[in-house]
Amino acid sequence: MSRVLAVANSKGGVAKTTTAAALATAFRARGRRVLLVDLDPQACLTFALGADLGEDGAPTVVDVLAGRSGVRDAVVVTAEDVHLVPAGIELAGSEAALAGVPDRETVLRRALAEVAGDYDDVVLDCSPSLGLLTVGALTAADEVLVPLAAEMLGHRAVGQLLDTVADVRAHLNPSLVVVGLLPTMVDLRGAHARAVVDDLGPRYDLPVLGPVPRSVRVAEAPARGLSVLGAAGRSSAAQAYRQVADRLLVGR
Ligand SMILES: Nc1ncnc2c1ncn2[C@@H]1O[C@H](COP(=O)(O)OP(=O)(O)OP(=O)(O)O)[C@@H](O)[C@H]1O
Repeated sequence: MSRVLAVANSKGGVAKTTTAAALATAFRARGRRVLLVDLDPQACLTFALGADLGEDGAPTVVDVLAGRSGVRDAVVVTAEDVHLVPAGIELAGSEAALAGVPDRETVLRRALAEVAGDYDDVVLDCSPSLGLLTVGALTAADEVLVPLAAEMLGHRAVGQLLDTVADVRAHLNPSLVVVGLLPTMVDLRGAHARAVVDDLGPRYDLPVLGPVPRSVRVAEAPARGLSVLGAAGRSSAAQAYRQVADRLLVGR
């Protein structure tokens, strides 16, 4: 059975995509069979890992959500040997299309159940919204990790996401666990950032992983079609992501 980890925050630009790609690659480097699913209509993860957007008619996550394709047929393999279900250009339309589908919240969960034996870890890169795609991801997930840009004080968005997690737990997925908050882009030299990070655990009563330091090397990775681990494996950010991945793998 695979463990499904959603990387979610309703705020944009908090490093969800960077985190999803880095953790998936770190899991793979530990010998695990890993599937990444791009659920963001902006398709940043798909572009960042160098995959085509189904231009040649290949199925994408849009087809999976519409029931036109199984996950296996939509998978492309990244340069770092992670399996990826790419986003499609019409993913924004999927949200509206799903609204009319019975059991719409469980479409993704059912699609992933078909490949549960193929993967040890499934990582879901969510869109910066609390719409059906994110609710579907939280319904399919065993665990949710919440990245937040510490210096941006994304507290309101975190509260909203935690409310949505509580709703999903109450109605759709009782065993969903918030595995932790992950401060990203932290300037470890700054006392303010350090104070914000230290305040997170007590404020939310949740584990705090990382933090992931701000590193100029992160921005270079997508242009090379690699995660930050592949593009700058010795950078401080890559090292932090490896530690977070190992912590998430404890006991598995
Ligand atoms: N540790 C880091 N150091 C420096 N820059 C970073 C770091 N992590 C992410 N970034 C940069 O921050 C920007 C946003 O990151 P990313 O695309 O991963 O966020 P996101 O939450 O997925 O955004 P969106 O919700 O808009 O898809 C990117 O330009 C990325 O290169």
